[in-house]
Amino acid sequence: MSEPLLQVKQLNKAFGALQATRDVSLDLYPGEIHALIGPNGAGKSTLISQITGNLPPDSGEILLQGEDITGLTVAERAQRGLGRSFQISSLADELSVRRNVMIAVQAIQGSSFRFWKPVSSDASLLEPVATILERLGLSDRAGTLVAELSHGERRLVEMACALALQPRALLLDEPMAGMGSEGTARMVKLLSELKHEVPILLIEHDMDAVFQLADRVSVLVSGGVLAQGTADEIRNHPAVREAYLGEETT
Ligand SMILES: Nc1ncnc2c1ncn2[C@@H]1O[C@H](COP(=O)(O)OP(=O)(O)OP(=O)(O)O)[C@@H](O)[C@H]1O
Repeated sequence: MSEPLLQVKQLNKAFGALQATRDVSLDLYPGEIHALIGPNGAGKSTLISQITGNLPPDSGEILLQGEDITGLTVAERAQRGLGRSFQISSLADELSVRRNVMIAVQAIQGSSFRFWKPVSSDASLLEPVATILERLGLSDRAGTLVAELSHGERRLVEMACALALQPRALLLDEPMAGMGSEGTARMVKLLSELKHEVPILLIEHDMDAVFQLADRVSVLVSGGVLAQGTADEIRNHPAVREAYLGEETT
């Protein structure tokens, strides 16, 4: 097997007496979707926040392409290729879809000396932006203001902005939330194609989507990893069915 792109090693985080992350280890390999599931309050968001750099762990390590990034800031991790879906609030409502993605592409081009130049006039941005928009099926919405988009389309624009930064690994926090069945199906198709370019650590409550998409699954319960394995192994894991899927085991 190839080297993991992202490695989380024995991470711990406590909030006072509450152990929100308990000795968590997981790997993300090229070409895979690794889903992180668990009941409400299991510690999924706390774990992701430590991986993105928003929250410092008490102990443990996070490695990106073998490099220890545990002490790096959010921006430094992003520069090294750790991508995440943008929150809706980070999109500029009053700008078009194209402009929003342009701003993200410009960020990765890192040309700070061009800060004075209106982003819309920069021809070198047009081609990469058009490619990303086409990829996400957003070409015909390029000129539409973000404020006028449906919820599902906004999620796709967030994804476009994340991809514009050319991530090596992608963290997605509930990309199907509020998408409806058509939007979910579209996102499932997109992610199943995308994983071949950039592996994805996926937090998702939609279990149908998880089991359609995930190559491997980690189940978090009370901050710790209850089980880790292929989608089939997790689906049939007695402790998972009992503790998480809420089924009686026979
Ligand atoms: N900043 C904080 N201070 C204190 N406790 C916190 C903080 N953030 C999270 N917690 C607690 O840590 C535990 C894990 O929360 P977390 O949000 O990571 O779970 P989750 O699995 O993402 O839940 P959900 O599926 O509901 O989003 C919860 O008991 C939560 O109340």
